[in-house]
Amino acid sequence: MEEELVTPYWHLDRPDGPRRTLRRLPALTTPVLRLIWQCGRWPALTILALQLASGAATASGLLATTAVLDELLAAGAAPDRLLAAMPGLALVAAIVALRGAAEAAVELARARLEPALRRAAEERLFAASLGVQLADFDDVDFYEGLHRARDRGLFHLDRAVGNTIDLLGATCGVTAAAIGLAVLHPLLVPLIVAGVIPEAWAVLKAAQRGYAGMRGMVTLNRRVDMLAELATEREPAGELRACQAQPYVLAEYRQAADALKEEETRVGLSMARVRAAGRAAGGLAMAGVLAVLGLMLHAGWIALAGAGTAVIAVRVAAAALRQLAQAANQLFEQSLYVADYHDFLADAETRRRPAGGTAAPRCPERITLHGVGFTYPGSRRPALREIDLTIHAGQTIALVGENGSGKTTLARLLAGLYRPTSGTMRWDGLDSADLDPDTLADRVVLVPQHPVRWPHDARTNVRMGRHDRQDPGDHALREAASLAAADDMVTGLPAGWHTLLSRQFRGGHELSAGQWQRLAVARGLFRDGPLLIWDEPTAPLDAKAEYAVYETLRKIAGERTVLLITHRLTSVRHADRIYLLHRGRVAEEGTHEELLALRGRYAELYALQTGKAARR
Ligand SMILES: Nc1ncnc2c1ncn2[C@@H]1O[C@H](COP(=O)(O)OP(=O)(O)OP(=O)(O)O)[C@@H](O)[C@H]1O
Repeated sequence: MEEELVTPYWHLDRPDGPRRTLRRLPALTTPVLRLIWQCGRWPALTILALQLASGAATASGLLATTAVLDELLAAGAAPDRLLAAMPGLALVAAIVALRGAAEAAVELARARLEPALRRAAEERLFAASLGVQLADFDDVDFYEGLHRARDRGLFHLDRAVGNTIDLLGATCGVTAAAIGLAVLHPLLVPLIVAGVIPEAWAVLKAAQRGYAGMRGMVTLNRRVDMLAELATEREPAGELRACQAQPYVLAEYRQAADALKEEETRVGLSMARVRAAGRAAGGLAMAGVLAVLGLMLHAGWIALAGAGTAVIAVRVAAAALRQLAQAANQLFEQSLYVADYHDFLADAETRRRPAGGTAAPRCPERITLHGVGFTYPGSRRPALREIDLTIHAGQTIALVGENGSGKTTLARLLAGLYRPTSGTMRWDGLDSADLDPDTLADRVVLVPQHPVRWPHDARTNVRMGRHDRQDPGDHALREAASLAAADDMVTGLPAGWHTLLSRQFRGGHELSAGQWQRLAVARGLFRDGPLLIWDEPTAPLDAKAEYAVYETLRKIAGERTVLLITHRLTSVRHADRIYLLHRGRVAEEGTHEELLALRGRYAELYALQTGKAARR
């Protein structure tokens, strides 16, 4: 099995040892408390006060019980003893009612605290995720940390808050019972603590094992999730069936799921064994406690009424201690997940997209790349090497080359989404590393190869290009749609611009790939900016729409700088300059005619596409 787990697709991560995790415990629980303090101070303080009141009620209830037992066990007729015990009984009843009211009030405060914390924690995670640079999403460690924080961290954070409250309540309960026991006889306190130690140890140990198992299974779980999506989502359903790949997907699932099942079983059994051992040892320890209590009574160290209350107090304390151990155990386990959440936030903070710097030129006259290289995080081979190029304002530049030659990477670099790992990019002589990333992004329009399909209406899908653009009467929106040949298509939708474009929701409508692409082009045109980067904008378009888009490109050329990536070489004949990339380097550059005259790769590709033999 071990071998299967270390396939290139997935592997088991080896987590920290238990000792290291134990040492981290105080540091792990602090973030939960800090979050509670930051996001729900008043409900938390209310809960604290109510738990203390409930604890005080428990302690006084125990002492009042002794008084009642004293009266009941005294000499005399039964009705007289009962009558004498009545005030004490009334007090016990009042205390029980008070405790019940305090516990109900805790529930109410809890109902306010938990959603507030959940919301605050979610927002922090999303803000952190949105705040990092694009390259971080290509970093496996970061991406995995993000998913661990999102899928497990948030979930357990929610539960950790509940357990912190339970822990507080149990601590108050234990303290109250301990006070009661200490009043009866001081020896009873260490006795009861010794009685619950074995079980507490076992639950803690089981939690450690559970967490260690979870850390190891993250990658495997994600693999199973991915396969679950393949098997159940609508998008891949067609191609899967057309390729008759269903058995393959199922076999892949079985491979990953079997490994996961074995690992889950191993971890589950290991946890169950520890818990069973703890429970057995706990039972024996509790029997010992009761035996010692009997001996104390026999030796006359405590009175009969005191012994009666002690039995109740031992039960109360044992229950509270068990709850405390349980809550502490769960909190311990959850704190480890919460630590993942906090580790992710701390990591994201160090990766934050840098803010500030010189404002990027409004309409850059010249963008130059000198010796630019780029390597994806974790990748050994650079995707781009030694790129030298200059783009002048108003030019139309084309990037062509085989699949994987680096065109999209270069486009993203020019758009400021990636930073060169070597060399420099300058905007009007200013090093792009010194430019304010927000202003740089503001000047760029990027129509990507695979545009986002926002599960929203058509209007929002276009407006998303520049969501804060003022556009009274939607004039700019409609013009962009018209230039992208999307207006007729949208007006033909069931609710026009307000049609919900997602079949995931009731009443939603699905578009074809080409229709989506038209919207993406409209989104880019609506965004508008001095530098337009089009990454294969017309690949899924029909001839009419493609013609419309290229007409638009021709119209705006001169006013805007256009960088066009395409495999269709006939579309780039009129470009001012064409760069042919090969294995991350500029292999050829020039105008269409110059490149044909070179009789190199470009000429060969052009001949292949047009059916004309290259003039050699
Ligand atoms: N996120 C990524 N992480 C690691 N490597 C990547 C990533 N994206 C692309 N690459 C690698 O970088 C190289 C250049 O990819 P790029 O997408 O820039 O090529 P392209 O010329 O745009 O290809 P295509 O014509 O297929 O769109 C390829 O070798 C690819 O495997």
